[in-house]
Amino acid sequence: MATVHKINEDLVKERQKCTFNVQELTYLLDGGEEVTKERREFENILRNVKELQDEVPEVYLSHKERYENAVRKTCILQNVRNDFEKKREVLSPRNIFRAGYAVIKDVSPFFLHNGMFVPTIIGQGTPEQQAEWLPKAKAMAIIGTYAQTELGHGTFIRGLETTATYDAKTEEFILNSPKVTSYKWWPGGLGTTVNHCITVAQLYINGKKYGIHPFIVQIRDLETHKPLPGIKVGEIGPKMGFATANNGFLGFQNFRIPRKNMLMKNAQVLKDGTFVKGMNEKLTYGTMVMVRVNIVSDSAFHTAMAATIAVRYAAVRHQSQLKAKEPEVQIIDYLTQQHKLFIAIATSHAFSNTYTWLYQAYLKVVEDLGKQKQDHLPELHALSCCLKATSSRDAGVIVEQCRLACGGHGYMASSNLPIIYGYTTAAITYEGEHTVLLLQTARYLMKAWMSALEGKVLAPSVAYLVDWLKSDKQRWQNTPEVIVKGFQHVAAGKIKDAFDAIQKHVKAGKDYEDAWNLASVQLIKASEAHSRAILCDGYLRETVRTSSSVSPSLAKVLNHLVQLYIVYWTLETAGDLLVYSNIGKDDIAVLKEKYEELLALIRPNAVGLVDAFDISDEILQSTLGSYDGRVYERLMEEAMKSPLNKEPVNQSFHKYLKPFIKKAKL
Ligand SMILES: CCCCCCCCCCCCCCCC(=O)SCCNC(=O)CCNC(=O)[C@H](O)C(C)(C)COP(=O)(O)OP(=O)(O)OC[C@H]1O[C@@H](n2cnc3c(N)ncnc32)[C@H](O)[C@@H]1OP(=O)(O)O
Ligand SMILES: Cc1cc2nc3c(=O)[nH]c(=O)nc-3n(C[C@H](O)[C@H](O)[C@H](O)COP(=O)(O)OP(=O)(O)OC[C@H]3O[C@@H](n4cnc5c(N)ncnc54)[C@H](O)[C@@H]3O)c2cc1C
Repeated sequence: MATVHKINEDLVKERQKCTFNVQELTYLLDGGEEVTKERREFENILRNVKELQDEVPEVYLSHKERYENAVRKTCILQNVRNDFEKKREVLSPRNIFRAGYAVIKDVSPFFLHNGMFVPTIIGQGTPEQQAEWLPKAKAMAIIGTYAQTELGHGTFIRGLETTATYDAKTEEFILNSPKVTSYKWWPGGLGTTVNHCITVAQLYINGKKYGIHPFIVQIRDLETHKPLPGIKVGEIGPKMGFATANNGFLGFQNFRIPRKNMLMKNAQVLKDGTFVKGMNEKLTYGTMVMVRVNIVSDSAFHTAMAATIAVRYAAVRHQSQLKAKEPEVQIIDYLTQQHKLFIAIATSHAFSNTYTWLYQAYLKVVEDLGKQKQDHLPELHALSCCLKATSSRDAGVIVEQCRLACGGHGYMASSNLPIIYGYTTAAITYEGEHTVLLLQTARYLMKAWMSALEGKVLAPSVAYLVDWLKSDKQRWQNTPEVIVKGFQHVAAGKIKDAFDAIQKHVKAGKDYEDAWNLASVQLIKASEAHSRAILCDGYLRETVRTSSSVSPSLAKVLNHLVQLYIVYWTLETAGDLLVYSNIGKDDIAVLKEKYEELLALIRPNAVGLVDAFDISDEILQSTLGSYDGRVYERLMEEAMKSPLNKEPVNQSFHKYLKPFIKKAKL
């Protein structure tokens, strides 16, 4: 039986101070009591699977051993999940995603199978194609990934070089990688795990190019797992993080696949080679839109993990005296520490709330597309791009801030903050590089601005541009609602400035594309400001909506958090607000005080708030952040697992150090 340890006394006191019901907030964050129960039940089953416990911490394993261990555990996880789902409901993707951390510690080699391979078959396959591949993919009789990026191109996917040439005689496509830059590079699980992949390639029929399309391709023998003839596949090697994700490369040499393997929900190639255009060629990019929406949820979770570790640690850790002769204080009582950490809690809530409405907007667009309606697609694309970009970047900054807030111990691998950072920072690049996605949104914003000038009705997320054009700037008040309007004024002002800058360059004789490039720093700033306005507006509206259905004590805390988020960003962007809104220097002085008041109000609830994220110790994997707060004991226990501590004298002493020291003797 596992030993039950006493909970750290500081944490006990912190939990006693909490003014709201932690369980109620957990249910709210999970989306209902049933979801929490399902999650806990599944996590509990995993906790008791002996084979999932690592004897040696993964960090001490070699690259190869680490991968093999990850595959072993992922297979066990999948079997446990299958058994669970046989008896009960299918687990929600968020709950599976969370539980995965308790097992893999880093990124699963199956990540892309569930994250993009299966969703692409659903989103891009015809009903017949789904009937053929979905059951096998869902049961994991075939394992796949999403192979789009190449050595030469990740962002500019119209420039991909892998070719799929249709041969009408045999009704096959012939896949080729003409140059080294055409090799697929990065797909998760591609290295040595998957036997199938979605390959995105340039379609050629009778020498004519028809743009990029997705193809389902078997790359390895299902029995021997050997690469099929014409396939060159392997792993790309160690990275900054993603140690067990098994990212790979892939090249094709005259590799033939049947015609039915082109996913044809949107565009089709008929037997005789006739190309049938889809409703909108950008629907081929559909899986990316879905994943960008999901990354907002991932960002919320990574921020919650880092906040949990750093807040609990800050409650346990004592360092320095505030006043002479008094005991050393808990570091959480330093206001600067609260400034670093409470925004992490509020940010996680902001992203969770944003994900809730963004996911609904995504589902609505998918439903509309089923009815051949695509009116809301451009707005969804613009929103998913800027919110993916901003949430992943903010999460990266916050995770690093939480690491720094843990001082030296935050640098220990056993704090788990380095792995969380490796994951979070990758999301800033994958699924659309940060700047590139902001520029996609800017493209939409420029069009929206032109429509606003023409007096047209705008989509809800940009309707503030019309209000801004119509009205004088509102009289400033330090209320959340007026501040949100202020963020919209900043966004509108920056959108106008970027638009005017492009026009100025065009008038000076530049091509529109060059003018765009010359204005692009302003364009990304406009996109960031738009994102911030959307985040603050959405978070405030969702909080007002949920506050009426929760207990008054919880509503009060949620209100503190949303205010903190809004005031924090007001102070961070005060310069912009002074330029573009009616805020005055005196208002900013008042808000500085308000911010300090909010930190004080949140202080007694800090530990309760991170407890409410309900991230188990198995998922958190952190010596600094465990529920019981046994920080020092755990640090020492983990250190003792170092292979270097297994023998009193390491052989390198006899081999190198001893002769070296002898030689050095005077
Ligand atoms: C619930 C929790 C579960 C958790 C569970 C998590 C699991 C989560 C696992 C995933 C783990 C991932 C791991 C990394 C996996 C990779 O990284 S996969 C590879 C991802 N790659 C990328 O994202 C590539 C980024 N590049 C692009 O998307 C495109 O090249 C760009 C940048 C959008 C440009 O495309 P383009 O064809 O050159 O288009 P462009 O000329 O710029 O624009 C033409 C028009 O198309 C529109 N357009 C462009 N894209 C779109 C679109 N997607 N839709 C609609 N319209 C579009 C433009 O707005 C524009 O409209 P107009 O202004 O003309 O009206
Ligand atoms: C951990 C990880 C996992 C991944 N998993 C997968 C996967 O499973 N499947 C897959 O297909 N891919 C995957 N990728 C690839 C990923 O999608 C690409 O790396 C990403 O889309 C960025 O493309 P790139 O690498 O070509 O960057 P580049 O486009 O070369 O970016 C380099 C720089 O150029 C700038 N730049 C590029 N174009 C423009 C522009 N138009 N305007 C202004 N600036 C520009 C960028 O801002 C950036 O600063 C993964 C990547 C990582 C890091």
